[in-house]
Amino acid sequence: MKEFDFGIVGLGVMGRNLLLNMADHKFSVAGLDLDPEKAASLEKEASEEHTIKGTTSAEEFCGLIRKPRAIMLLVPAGKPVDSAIASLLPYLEEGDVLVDGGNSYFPDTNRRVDELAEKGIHFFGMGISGGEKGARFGPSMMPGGNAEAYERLRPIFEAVAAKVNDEPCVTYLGKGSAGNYVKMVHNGIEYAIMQLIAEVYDLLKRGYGVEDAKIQQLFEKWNNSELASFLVEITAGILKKEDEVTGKGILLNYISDAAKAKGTGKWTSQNAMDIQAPIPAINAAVEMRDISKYKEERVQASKSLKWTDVSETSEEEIFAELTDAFYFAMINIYAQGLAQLTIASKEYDYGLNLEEVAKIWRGGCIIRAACLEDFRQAYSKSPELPNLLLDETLGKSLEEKQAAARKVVKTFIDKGIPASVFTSTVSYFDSYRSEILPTNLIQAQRDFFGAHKYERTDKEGVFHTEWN
Ligand SMILES: NC(=O)C1=CN([C@@H]2O[C@H](COP(=O)(O)OP(=O)(O)OC[C@H]3O[C@@H](n4cnc5c(N)ncnc54)[C@H](OP(=O)(O)O)[C@@H]3O)[C@@H](O)[C@H]2O)C=CC1
Ligand SMILES: O=C(CO)[C@H](O)[C@H](O)COP(=O)(O)O
Repeated sequence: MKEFDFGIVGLGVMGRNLLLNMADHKFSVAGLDLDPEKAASLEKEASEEHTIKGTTSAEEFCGLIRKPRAIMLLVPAGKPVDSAIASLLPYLEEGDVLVDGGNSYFPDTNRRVDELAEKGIHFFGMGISGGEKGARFGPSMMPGGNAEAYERLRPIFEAVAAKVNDEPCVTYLGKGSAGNYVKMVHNGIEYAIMQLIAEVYDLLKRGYGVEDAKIQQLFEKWNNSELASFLVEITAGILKKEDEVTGKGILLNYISDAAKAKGTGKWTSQNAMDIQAPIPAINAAVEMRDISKYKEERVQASKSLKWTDVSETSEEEIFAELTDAFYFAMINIYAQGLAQLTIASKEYDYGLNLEEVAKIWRGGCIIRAACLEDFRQAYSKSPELPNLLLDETLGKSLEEKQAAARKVVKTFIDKGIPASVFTSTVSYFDSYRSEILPTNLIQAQRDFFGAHKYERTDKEGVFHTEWN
């Protein structure tokens, strides 16, 4: 009987496409799904060069794969991951490797690593980014787990990953849940950049009444500049997709404004609070999705809470400023997410190499962008860089472009167009570059009402004052 190189559990959007990607690269792959239709249709999709087999039996599936087995789970995060593991366990053996390729919550990964280690099974948490197309033709992959066991996965992962300058967008990131953590923060950055783009669209469309085609052209132009990125590129594509139902105008104008979320953005914010990593732009993006859900209240408030436009900035002026302002905000968002990774790496002892993270985010993933190469170079020069804002080259660019960002933020406010992410990037920049913050007053207030004590700037020790 044929022994298969690899196994994938969950033949949905990601699993099916990654399996076909592996088969394209001459690996033989077995697939397991609870749905007989998905298991059967997999083989129908295979080309003559593919060696693949689908099944609904965990026993048959585990029997097909060469020992020690390498198996990836691509099922929804949470309980489905635990039940998929439970269904395989009776047929797994010491030395087998299980990789969770989904967006699992990182503490769940730590628990699974420990539980499976007791049985001699290596468990990996590996974030995968790139969506359906990425999985099929080259994703960015973020594996964390046992370094030695990774060597067995490396050839197959490097073969199927996206390539930038012939370098694969996958690398071993660290032990335990390091891979899931990096993917979680990737998604936090993804939320913030998406919201930033949405704010630009809102300012132009609602604030200035710019027609869709002209906004589309702006994003298309940006995608051929230093702002080139997957999210800008797809926005230009979305803005020209005609509505087939009505045949009138673009589809975007018919899509509801209550946005959904699966949890990774929220987890990024929740954990940032736990480890005291300031990421205001990501927090703002998570909250904007929350505010979007309160449609009825927003409709009611729009009728009672009025504002008259006091903006003096013309459409021409704002178009001229937006490119620099967007660059400024975008760099501040990446800086926050990457700084969170630096803090988390110490907190959880992941041993992350930020240059490698920037490198594998250059291609395949949703937040791929031209600026990732600049970040890679910044970390290559200074591996211990605590924040990208301290890199000389990036710092200089931000210094030059801040005037545009300030002007654009003022215009948002004057026009009454919400810009939680845009404004928070300017405040973050200003907080980070402030030698002195007003938090001495917070210290005094805490001591006043709670005798919490404070430190002085002119001598060592802790002090308390009777303020009354
Ligand atoms: N879609 C995307 O763009 C991306 C998704 N991800 C992550 O990848 C993971 C998978 O997502 P996606 O492929 O979209 O999900 P889908 O829902 O498309 O596919 C999941 C598949 O897993 C099957 N399944 C569930 N439980 C089991 C089980 N115990 N044994 C065998 N098969 C099982 C499901 O079968 P059934 O439907 O019959 O229940 C389904 O076919 C998620 O964690 C997601 O967050 C990551 C990056 C991008
Ligand atoms: O991981 C992804 C992209 O990188 C998935 O598409 C994820 O579902 C996106 O998050 P959300 O559904 O919360 O918008």
